[in-house]
Amino acid sequence: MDPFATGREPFIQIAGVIDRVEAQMLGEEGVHFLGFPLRLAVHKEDLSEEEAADIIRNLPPEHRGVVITYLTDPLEISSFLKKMGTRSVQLHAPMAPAALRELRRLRPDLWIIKSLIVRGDDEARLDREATDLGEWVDAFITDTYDPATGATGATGKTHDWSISEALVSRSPRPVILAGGLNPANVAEAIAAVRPAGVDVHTGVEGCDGRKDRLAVRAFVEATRSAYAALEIDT
Ligand SMILES: O=C(O)c1ccccc1NCC(=O)[C@H](O)[C@H](O)COP(=O)(O)O
Repeated sequence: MDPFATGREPFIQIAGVIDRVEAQMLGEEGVHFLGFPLRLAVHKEDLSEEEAADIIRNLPPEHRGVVITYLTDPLEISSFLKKMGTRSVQLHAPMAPAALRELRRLRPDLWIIKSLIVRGDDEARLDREATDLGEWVDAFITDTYDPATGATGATGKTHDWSISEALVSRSPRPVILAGGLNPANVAEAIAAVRPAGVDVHTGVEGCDGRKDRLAVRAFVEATRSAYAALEIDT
């Protein structure tokens, strides 16, 4: 399945799934890519690996469980994905082209999203990363660096969208936009960046830290309308 094929639903990923009830609710609201951050650098996991594997194994066929991780060793990534019962991975740590090439050699069956972390003044570096890594991955995701915490994911902060927009126009692979998106700004972000898809974590959470159904619904509706408007525009 090509998640970016035209005529399909827009690509929407929601990260930080907490349990089976939340996974089911996200599916009911039209979110088919569910992100499970595990083996991380800065953050604490929302659930155990066993709980995540159990949810992923029981997802309906049209849904995809995406493991989001800071692992960088190809063998370790491969065996971790087998343990988790998925072939979809978002690699969030810096990685050398040789490591990604080796992962692809070991596991041609994987669907690999690679992060491109926007730090502010680094357009040339990001362009180079996209060029050097593009051969070995299926998509990129731009995300925000937070200098206050050192975090590069789930920051709830936007970055300079013109940097993501430039990557979208030059990248050899589809680029998903993440970082500080929410129901109120996602349409503006899509119009500005024209990404292949969008991703959100904290922007659809309620005060209790769980995904809020109404916020998820508003995010999905705003995303669908924004992509429909883009099609009329182009
Ligand atoms: O989602 C996490 O908990 C996470 C933790 C550490 C690294 C990456 C992580 N997620 C990656 C994502 O794809 C998030 O959805 C993305 O960073 C957006 O988060 P937010 O700014 O809160 O919408």
